[in-house]
Amino acid sequence: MERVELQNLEVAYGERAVLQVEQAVFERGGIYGIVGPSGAGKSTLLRVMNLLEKPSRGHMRLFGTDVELPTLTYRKSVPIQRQMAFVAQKPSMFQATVFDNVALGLRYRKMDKAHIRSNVDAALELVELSHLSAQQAQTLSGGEAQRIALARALVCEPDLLLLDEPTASLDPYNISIFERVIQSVNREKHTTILMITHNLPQARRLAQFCLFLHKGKIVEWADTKTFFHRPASEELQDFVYGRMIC
Ligand SMILES: Nc1ncnc2c1ncn2[C@@H]1O[C@H](COP(=O)(O)OP(=O)(O)OP(=O)(O)O)[C@@H](O)[C@H]1O
Repeated sequence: MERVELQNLEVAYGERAVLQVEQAVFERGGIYGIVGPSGAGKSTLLRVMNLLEKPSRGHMRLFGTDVELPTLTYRKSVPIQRQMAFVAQKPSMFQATVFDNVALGLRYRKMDKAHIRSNVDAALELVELSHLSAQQAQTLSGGEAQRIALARALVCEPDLLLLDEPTASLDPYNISIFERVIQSVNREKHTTILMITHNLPQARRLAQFCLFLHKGKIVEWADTKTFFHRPASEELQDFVYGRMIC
């Protein structure tokens, strides 16, 4: 029960299969780095898991709940999606204050005002941006906006956090805050984290396990140390040592 499992997953556009995953198991509380060359299917994998895209076939078991991905209806998807949160490379802020942006998910869940206030304040404190609570979100810098996007994701206390290159456009200071926050949430709440990154040192710093996607398939999956020190497949060796030509 304490895991997220994918089985027999396939995403195809016309004749072309861009993602084929026979089986993948993510244990609760793990941080998983997802790496691979451009076009390998990494974002497609996270979009499918976040129910943003339907695969042609595939089954997900999310902490004990079975999800038939291709036939899932909107009504059934809502409680499942509420167990997860997604942060993309580019944050999109609504035309509202920072506070209201972070409060969004809690309002959908019809939480009462006092709890919304305390949870949003705590989330803003976590990302060290309490002082921006009343500012219009669209005036934020890129780094601030991404930390607010993280606060918005975390305020709902997701069991599964999906991150698609969330620090790709950030400076080192914002990267270090972002990394510290996800590590502390993982440690304290046992949030399962899947993180796509092109930054291999970042995958080494954060992930306990890494998987390598290549041409839509998981070619290698190992604990992070083995993954980088003793890559087994030729493809991962080429990727890790910078020889892969995409
Ligand atoms: N809607 C679509 N229609 C057709 N092809 C698509 C569509 N969405 C994605 N693809 C293709 O699927 C493949 C996988 O795309 P995906 O975005 O998952 O790759 P990625 O590994 O995340 O790449 P990057 O590291 O560059 O972000 C790519 O070849 C892409 O062109």
